Amino acid sequence: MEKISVAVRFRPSAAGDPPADRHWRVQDESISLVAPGSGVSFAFDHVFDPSYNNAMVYDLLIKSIIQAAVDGFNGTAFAYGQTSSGKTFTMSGSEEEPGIIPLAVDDVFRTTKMTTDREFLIRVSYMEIYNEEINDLLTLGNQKLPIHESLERGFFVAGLREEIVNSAEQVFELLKHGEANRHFGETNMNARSSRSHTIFRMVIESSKRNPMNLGDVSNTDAIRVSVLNLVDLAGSERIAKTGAGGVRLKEGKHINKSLMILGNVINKLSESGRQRGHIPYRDSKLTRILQPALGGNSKTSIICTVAPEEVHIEETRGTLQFASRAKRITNCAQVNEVGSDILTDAALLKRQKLEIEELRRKLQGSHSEILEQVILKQRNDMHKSELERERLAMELEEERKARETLELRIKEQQKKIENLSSLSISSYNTSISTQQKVNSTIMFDELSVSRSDVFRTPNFKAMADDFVVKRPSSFRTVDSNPILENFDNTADEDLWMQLNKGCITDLDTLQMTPNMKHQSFPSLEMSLEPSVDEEISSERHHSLESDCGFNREQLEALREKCTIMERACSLLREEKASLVETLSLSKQDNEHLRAQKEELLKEFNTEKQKMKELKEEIRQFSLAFHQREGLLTSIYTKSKAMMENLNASKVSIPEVCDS
Ligand SMILES: Nc1ncnc2c1ncn2[C@@H]1O[C@H](COP(=O)(O)OP(=O)(O)OP(=O)(O)O)[C@@H](O)[C@H]1O
Repeated sequence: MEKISVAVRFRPSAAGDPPADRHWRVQDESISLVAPGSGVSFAFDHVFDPSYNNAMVYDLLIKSIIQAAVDGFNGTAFAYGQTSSGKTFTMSGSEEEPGIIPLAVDDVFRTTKMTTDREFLIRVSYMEIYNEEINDLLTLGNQKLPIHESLERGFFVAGLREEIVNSAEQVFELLKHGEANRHFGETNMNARSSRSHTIFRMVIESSKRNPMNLGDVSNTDAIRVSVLNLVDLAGSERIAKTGAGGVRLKEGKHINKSLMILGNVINKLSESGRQRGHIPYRDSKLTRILQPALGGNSKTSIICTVAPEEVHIEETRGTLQFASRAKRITNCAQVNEVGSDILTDAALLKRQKLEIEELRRKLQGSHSEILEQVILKQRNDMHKSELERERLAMELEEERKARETLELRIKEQQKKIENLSSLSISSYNTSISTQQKVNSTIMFDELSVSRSDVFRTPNFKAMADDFVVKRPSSFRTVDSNPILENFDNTADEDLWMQLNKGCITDLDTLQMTPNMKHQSFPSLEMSLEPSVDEEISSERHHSLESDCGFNREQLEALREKCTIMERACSLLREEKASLVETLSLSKQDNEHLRAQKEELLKEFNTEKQKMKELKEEIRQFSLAFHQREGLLTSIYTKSKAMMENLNASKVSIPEVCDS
């Protein structure tokens, strides 16, 4: 837990106005009103009089936050104060005196370069809240962006452009672009008054550098992600003083309202735990975005800018009150570490960065040949994947057909089992009723005849031969006819129906056993008939049951087979899905590479053209050089000749003299 650090900065007095110490007494880090009996005194972490420049303010108040942000802590610095008190001057500065934002950007890159044991990925975004709407300052037309909330990210601005940056210069370019899109306007108090709150954000991701494994994105080390917000608020203003009307008036109302909500949040947060109650973060977009900075997971510094002039005493007093309340707020900053497997976005960005670096390296190597090879390899891989997919699709189709056949067979087996069960019950009933009602036994001439021939019930007619139960051979010879004499040899179908309880026997296949010659032992017949019949029935039942068991086993085996096939099928389906995914990824990669290749080819052609031009220059130069050389040689030869002539004449003169 640590308190928000708060500083107050006096801007220089306007030309002709008395200096700040005329109205405000600054002693160490406290400020009090000079006016006697005012009793107003405020203490802060720092009070900067106009002798402090931006660099000093940065060093004393902000630098530690930037260092912490590089180490993985969230950080926020914002300037608060009435209009024209120097917020923009403090945050952005000027060409001659850079403000907190450019100083911080420089510092971030300097510090990350010095932190050699980690590798960094930095993204920046720049937005403004204008009339309570969020605009993306890095993308024209990207306006009225919504704020969403998620468990992992808290409040976030959806659709905001985030640019990956590698150098401070790159960020300055983006900032310049953003500044051009920002809303400024002229008021009576400031010729260039900010009409919106701006939030410049740097997201700093870092992971341990592994020199052995630089290109490995599957590195599972924790990734640190910190968010650094540098905020330049619009200034509170009194309409009477700013003389705002029309658009400026509307802007002023929005500015004042959102600053008032910020004040409410600060007030609530400055109260002790129990009295605090609900914190109205949701009441404005500004407080929603700044929520982590106010009482949350962030190291926060507030710089309150004040105007020293007497005419602004009330506003200054208000700002100092705001500042002293803010001083009471405690935050709970901690290093934000996440496993790289969880932080998919970050891992993705890291991979993209590595890919870009890899491409760059290749570009520095032998340009397009390597790229051609990469693209060729990608194409081959894609082709292979496609073939594999087709093969799998065919296999899947075969499996599906096999499965259908199996299911059909299982259904048939089930039907057979049902039929067998019903047959077993019906035959059992038949035997009982026959015994009770007719007291006679029907004997078949050919007991070895197949069951399908004998029991032609409506259910049984469709049964296949392999499920026909054979009658036991022990019943082959029966030499008595248990049917009553009056039954005669007539095959009456109605009577058979009665005897078989609806189980119609094909009468054509039946032959009556001839009547017994002796019919004078009814008591003996009575005692024998039921036992034979019973035996037949029980044997039949037994046999049916064993068949049924066999069928069940077969069915179980088929079911097992079917489950295995289903499992294989689902595995194949999964494999197919993953292949399709791989395919789409490699398609994307291919697209990406193609675009890179085109870009590289363009660069290559430009380089080629440049080389051509250089060659031409060299040729021209060497031509001129040769001409010059020829000229010089001829001059040299001529002068040499002249020198020789002169020497010769020198020699001849004394000779002449001598003579
Ligand atoms: N510390 C300072 N040193 C020199 N000049 C300053 C300083 N602070 C502010 N100024 C000047 O005062 C003027 C108003 O400052 P600035 O625009 O930064 O105010 P502001 O608080 O951002 O106003 P607004 O809320 O209207 O945007 C500018 O001309 C700026 O250069």
